Amino acid sequence: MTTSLPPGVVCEGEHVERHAGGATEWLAFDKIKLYTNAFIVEEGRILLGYKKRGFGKDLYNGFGGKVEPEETPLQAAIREMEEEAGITAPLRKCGTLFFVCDGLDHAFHIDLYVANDYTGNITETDEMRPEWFAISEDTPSAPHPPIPYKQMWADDVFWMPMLLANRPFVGRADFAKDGTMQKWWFAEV
Ligand SMILES: Nc1ncnc2c1[nH]c(=O)n2[C@H]1C[C@H](O)[C@@H](COP(=O)(O)OP(=O)(O)OP(=O)(O)O)O1
Repeated sequence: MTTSLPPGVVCEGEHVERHAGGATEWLAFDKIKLYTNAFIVEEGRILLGYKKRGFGKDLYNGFGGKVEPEETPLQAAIREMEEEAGITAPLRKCGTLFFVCDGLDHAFHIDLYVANDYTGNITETDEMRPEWFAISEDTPSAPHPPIPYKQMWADDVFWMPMLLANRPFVGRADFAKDGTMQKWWFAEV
């Protein structure tokens, strides 16, 4: 089903809604900051990082952060992967997400990237502890555990399957002050 895009979501192609729910109104925002989030997917497994400090502490996520003023989002994604996991990867864009958190002064526009290989040695940093997870519980890539959705942002379970299936996606999620996801919308492009 094609529906109108939530405020803040940018989508150049046709889109088909896959998941939507929650409160009736989207939260308002007046400032947007650009972020990246990047993943390595190879041989039935995905590399996630356990966030050791700061925003999203104790959650598993891709590697990423703010886009600096002099950078393109792709340059920022490559830099963040090097800084947070110690590796260089031929990243390609796979999706765009928009998040609003009640009480924060800005909304998050996040470009998502994926690569199927990398160079360098995966390294734990002060910020992130990289760990491999099996993509499918049916064909586990022993010795890796399944993707830990219960220890990830609540929105991830909606778009991660599209990332893993190589299907471009867009979406938005709004979070209450206590961190619960209060409204969401995700579509395949
Ligand atoms: N809701 C949700 N789901 C999935 N991923 C995310 C969110 N909210 C988010 O912020 N993120 C992602 C986007 C980024 O990849 C990280 C946040 O980056 P972080 O490194 O914590 O940000 P900063 O510390 O401000 O940036 P740098 O200093 O690293 O540039 O989580």
